[in-house]
Amino acid sequence: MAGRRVNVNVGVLGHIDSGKTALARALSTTASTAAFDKQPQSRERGITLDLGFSCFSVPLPARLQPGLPLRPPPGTAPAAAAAAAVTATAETQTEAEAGLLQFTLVDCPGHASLIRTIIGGAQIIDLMMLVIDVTKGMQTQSAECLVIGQIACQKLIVVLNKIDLLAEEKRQAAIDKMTKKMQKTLENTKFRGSPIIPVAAKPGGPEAPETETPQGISELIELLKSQASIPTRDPSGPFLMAVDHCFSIKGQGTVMTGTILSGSVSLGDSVEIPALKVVKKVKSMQMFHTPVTSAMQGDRLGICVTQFDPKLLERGLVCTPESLHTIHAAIVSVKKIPYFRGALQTKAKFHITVGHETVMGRVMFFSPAPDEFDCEPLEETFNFEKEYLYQEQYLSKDSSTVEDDKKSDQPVEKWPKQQWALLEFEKPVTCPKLCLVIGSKLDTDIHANTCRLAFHGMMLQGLEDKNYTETFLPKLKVYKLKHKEGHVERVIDDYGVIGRSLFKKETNIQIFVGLKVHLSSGECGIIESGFGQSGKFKIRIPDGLNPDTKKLLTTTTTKKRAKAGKGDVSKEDEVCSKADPAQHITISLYFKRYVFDAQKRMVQSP
Ligand SMILES: Nc1nc2c(ncn2[C@@H]2O[C@H](COP(=O)(O)OP(=O)(O)OP(=O)(O)O)[C@@H](O)[C@H]2O)c(=O)[nH]1
Ligand SMILES: [Mg+2]
Repeated sequence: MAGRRVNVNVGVLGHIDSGKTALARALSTTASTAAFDKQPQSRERGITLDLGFSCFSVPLPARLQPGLPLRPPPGTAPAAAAAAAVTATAETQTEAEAGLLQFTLVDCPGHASLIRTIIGGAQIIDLMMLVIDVTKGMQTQSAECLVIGQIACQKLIVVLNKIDLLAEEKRQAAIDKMTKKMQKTLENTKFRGSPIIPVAAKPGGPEAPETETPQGISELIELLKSQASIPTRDPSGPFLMAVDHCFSIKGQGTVMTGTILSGSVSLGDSVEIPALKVVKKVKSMQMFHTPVTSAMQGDRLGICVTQFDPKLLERGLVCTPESLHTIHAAIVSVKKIPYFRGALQTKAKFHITVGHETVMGRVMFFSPAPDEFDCEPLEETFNFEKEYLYQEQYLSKDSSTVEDDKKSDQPVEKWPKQQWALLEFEKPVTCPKLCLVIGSKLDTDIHANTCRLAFHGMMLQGLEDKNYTETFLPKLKVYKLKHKEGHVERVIDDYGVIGRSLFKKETNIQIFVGLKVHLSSGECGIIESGFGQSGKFKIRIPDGLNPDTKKLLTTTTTKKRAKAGKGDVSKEDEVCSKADPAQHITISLYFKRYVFDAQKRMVQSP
């Protein structure tokens, strides 16, 4: 096991100026090329503009070493067995043999305008440190980071920074108070019960001498050690790396540094830069200044290639040739982010982060057909065989207004277990087949103090064909349920009535001929033809009218005729349009219309 190195990626996220970079600096011993606001613009503005990477290592804790019994052998008391195992390791292994636990810190920017970078950073981490300025508590971007963490990350540590700013005599009380507050905030998240730790990453602030020792850092390292688990890494599948920096080294070539998102890579492999459609051979590789011959998922890596201008690529993806697809639209599963205020409307535009790219896109939400609301969600596939119901907006408890409830006979109480969206991008985007999708309203005023992240989900199907509206969308069986209502005007005979108010005068009734309708008096009918010029129509009742219906209709019609004068059709119309409670036999027409059916057919269930 000598030299074994386990890498854990730790994100440092939080509101602007909470002290993320100071914390990463305090934690790190080995800084990689891009750490600590090395960009000149970053230095000038005093804010982090890009992801910063640095790392530090500790001896691999015994509990993470392979070979130790995870469960005590039968018949041994658990505590004794664990203690025996730990002692055995300590006695028989030197530090080098035990291996190293390397923490790669991903220092994210805090500025609201850089949220795309933050989302990208969050997708490569195993554990998130949420840095909170203890004197300020949760701020807008701390909340957004918490949302992103819940979507992209499994574990959290809350770091209360700048405790040196608290008056000494009240310090502990203030820390306790903020700890309680944070516990309460986490209560409603998947990070309930996560550890909260106080530190001062840069006591005294920017003017303080570098010699000022940070506080609470060794406790934080112990906490990180105890929270770290060996991430499950999978070397199989296509290689994909998120590149965050690209630069040239004289006499060597061009180096792209980044984090491997999936698969593995070896010296001599061909890799593609899909944004530029170029393929290059891997000439050499390094992990934190150490040459390596292969690397896999989760590793931080620098790849050196030749004859490639670093100016062409600043951030982006490198992958196994042809393993990514460039898509114009996508079908994704969606979940609304509860903190997002307002409804998610179909046809609205959102900033859509697909994997590591963000583009503008228009959405259309749809749900299962009502009788399938209870179906268990399909996590990674989309079933094209099924029919889906178009939604004007994402269905959620907070989107049903009182008005909606009034409109329907019963208040809606059922919610589908899964909903989807069709996303249509303003420009094509290159991404892995199954990747995270986040929809946000980044044009919201950053001072508005609201969560800009609106929904998240998984990409289930990318549409590569530019002409997808013609070639692909007709396969997507999303329908709108249409409902039209009219009234029976009069009886023709035992098997027929004339209806009105279902169509407009200019409607081509011919296309509705043959559709089923229901009368509120219980009969079923079929639209047979138009009648006259004012949008009226004939309905055939195959089973005949009920005697009661006929009686009711005959009496009201006779009354009206008497009033209106014989044969005066226009006057009769006038009278009929006035409400007559006796004549309120309504005609209901229900049909489905598939959103992507070019012929706009009307379909009724058998
Ligand atoms: N007093 C005090 N000041 C601190 C502490 N940590 C950081 N600061 C100061 O807070 C300011 C912001 O620190 P940074 O580390 O740049 O904050 P950041 O969160 O990385 O900022 P962005 O990346 O721009 O979002 C700097 O002036 C730091 O010197 C601390 O523990 N105590
Ligand atoms: Mg910073």
